[in-house]
Amino acid sequence: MASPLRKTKPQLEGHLGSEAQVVPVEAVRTAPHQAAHGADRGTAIHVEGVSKTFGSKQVLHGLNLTVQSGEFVAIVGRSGCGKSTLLRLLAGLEEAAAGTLALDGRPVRGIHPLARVMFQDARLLPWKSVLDNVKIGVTADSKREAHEQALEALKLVGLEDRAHEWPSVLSGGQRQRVSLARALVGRPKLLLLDEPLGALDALTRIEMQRFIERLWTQQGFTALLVTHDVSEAVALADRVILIEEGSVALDLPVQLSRPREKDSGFSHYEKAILDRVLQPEQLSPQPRNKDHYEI
Ligand SMILES: Nc1ncnc2c1ncn2[C@@H]1O[C@H](COP(=O)(O)OP(=O)(O)OP(=O)(O)O)[C@@H](O)[C@H]1O
Repeated sequence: MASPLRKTKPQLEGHLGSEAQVVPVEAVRTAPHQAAHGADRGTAIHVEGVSKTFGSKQVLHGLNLTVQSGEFVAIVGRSGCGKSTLLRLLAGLEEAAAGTLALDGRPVRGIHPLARVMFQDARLLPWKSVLDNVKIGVTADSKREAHEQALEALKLVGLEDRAHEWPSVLSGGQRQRVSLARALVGRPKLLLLDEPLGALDALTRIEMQRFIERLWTQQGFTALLVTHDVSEAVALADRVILIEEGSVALDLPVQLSRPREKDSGFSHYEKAILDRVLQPEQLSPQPRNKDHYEI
């Protein structure tokens, strides 16, 4: 039997059955904030021909990626394939050996003012209050403005009543929400999320996924999420990118309405991605083509 990964879009829809939530790409990829601002708000991330080596090890090899403003894109791939390296290059924390990276049309050279990063560990300073930890993310000049921005961000994550407590008395999920508030302070245009929910228990993780999706819908930022969890990628992303051998091996639009239900349509995407990861030798990378489902 032919692999489902090779199916064209019409074939795939047939494969999913009538209850599958397959709807036109335009409808799915237009989140409420995108509709409000117009469907095409320009390019948020442009990566072209990027290579990165560590010593003799080549991690990224001529990688290309474009993300539109307001899109939610997930990066998946085997451990060590270079997901975090790509994120660190975009954040200006590493330098590429070749190629170009640009955020909002501006080349990445060092820490980029438009991008905020959230890591797997909350990285809160234990000697600072919750509010002061969030203030670290503030770029405002005046103390009053900094205070207001930090409080606003804490409100967004539902922790304004914990503002004057120490990070040590918070749960893991709450600490990650503080970290999210610090990333969101001042309403950044781009969030780079490096496995931010990886250390949370399963239930908190699902709550946080929904929470991040809600914030993304309300705030309209562009999100690039690195995750090991294929289910998380399908739950959150407009597109799932698979990195293999240093470049993009799969660029899969997720055509499911939001919020996503874990039904047969959802499972199909999970399986398709996993099959692709587990059997790469059977397939060659497919060019992006709107008429065909590229899995
Ligand atoms: N600063 C560094 N010095 C040397 N090697 C590095 C450095 N950073 C990353 N690497 C190597 O580059 C490769 C890719 O690392 P990276 O962290 O990007 O992978 P990843 O896909 O995010 O992995 P994981 O899913 O396990 O987090 C790995 O082999 C890693 O050991």
